[in-house]
Amino acid sequence: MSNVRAIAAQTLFQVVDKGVSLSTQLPIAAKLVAPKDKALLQNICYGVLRYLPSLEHYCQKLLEQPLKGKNRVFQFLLYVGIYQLQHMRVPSHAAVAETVNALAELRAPGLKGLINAILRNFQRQQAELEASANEIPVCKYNHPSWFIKAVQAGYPESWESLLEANQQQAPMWLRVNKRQNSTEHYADQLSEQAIGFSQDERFVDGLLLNAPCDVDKLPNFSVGACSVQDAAAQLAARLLAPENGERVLDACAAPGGKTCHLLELADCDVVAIDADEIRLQRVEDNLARLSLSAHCLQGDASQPDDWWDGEQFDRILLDVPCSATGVIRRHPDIKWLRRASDIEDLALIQRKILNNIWPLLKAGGTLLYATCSVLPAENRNQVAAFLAEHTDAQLVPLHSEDTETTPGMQLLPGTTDGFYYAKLFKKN
Ligand SMILES: C[S@@+](CC[C@H](N)C(=O)[O-])C[C@H]1O[C@@H](n2cnc3c(N)ncnc32)[C@H](O)[C@@H]1O
Repeated sequence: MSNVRAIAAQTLFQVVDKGVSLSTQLPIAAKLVAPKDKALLQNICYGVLRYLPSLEHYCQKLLEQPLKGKNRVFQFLLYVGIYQLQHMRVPSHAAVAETVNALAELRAPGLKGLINAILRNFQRQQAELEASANEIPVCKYNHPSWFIKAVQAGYPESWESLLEANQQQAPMWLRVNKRQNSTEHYADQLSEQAIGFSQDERFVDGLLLNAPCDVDKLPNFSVGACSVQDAAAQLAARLLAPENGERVLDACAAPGGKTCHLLELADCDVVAIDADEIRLQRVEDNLARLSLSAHCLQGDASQPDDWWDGEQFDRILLDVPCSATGVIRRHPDIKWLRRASDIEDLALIQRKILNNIWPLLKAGGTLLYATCSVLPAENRNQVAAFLAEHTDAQLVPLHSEDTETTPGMQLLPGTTDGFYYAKLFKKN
């Protein structure tokens, strides 16, 4: 099979209806298309997931009955076609023709008339269909209702721009490996290769590429000169600020972006734990590419008795499992795979990990709590509750409004991904 639209429709069916994550399904799908079509496949899948509610709304208006059961994949093919007509710079006759052509590969030539008619009707009625979608918040903002309500409550002034930022394509940031290069030196190497970038003084190890590019094109990537890591994630190691000779725990480490950054900044002894053995292998792979080493252990951070050797740590990074609602623009499937009830479950796990890891920190030591979530329940509320219950924990303010009642630093998606950090000091 090699028709991009047919494969996109099947991929979207697997993600939306079967609950498989896009990061699992897309690499499988990409093997089925010609190399030149991989970017198009990715664009279509990301785009449909970004605009799913409005696409559903248009089809609801245009179809007498939704396509169900064994015909369900054709419903997704319609989303693929309409997405191209509405958002991509594909000439409309080509978008319609290519979408209809996908039916041959999906072995449903009998549906050509229907798919063609719906796409043509969308073109004819586009303005009214868009106006009617804009009257329904879920379709206007293309986010689930529970999430819209949660960000409205958390950010009464900026919720709309947050939702808008989630609909954009994420930028590509590099983290320069300080063991091999200064940021300036690596910037020169990018310029020599005519790779455009900019810098932001808040992110001392970071370079923001003007356009995403294949890592094979980056100078000395394979030998560890740099890594791909969002600038917000690059703050973790800088905020924890490990020093030479210290013992550092990275308790939720995979795939190891922050573990490696810690080791790039200091000659410290890092123990990297992750519950997922397969993901832990990616930590090992990243360490190898960067010529770094850490003690990698499979383990549950909420049950340190199973893996801890009893020696306390000078610094701990706790990049806990979270809703990942700060990285929706990189993983638009999160909007449809996460449920409101997940947030409460995740908050309980985070609480358990934080409570059970705290005793592993030396008095005088520092713990950095981190999530890639924008939801206060996983962030400031979690840390405020922890501070209220632990008299030996002291907040280290990261900015002027970082206080015990509204602790931490929340970054919202924009220049960087959405991230949260709170720094805690253990009193003697
Ligand atoms: C946000 S990711 C960590 C990203 C990583 N710090 C990095 O920068 O590359 C969270 C990780 O926590 C792991 N995890 C989930 N539950 C855990 C638990 N109870 N104990 C340890 N790790 C856990 C997941 O497998 C996942 O790899």
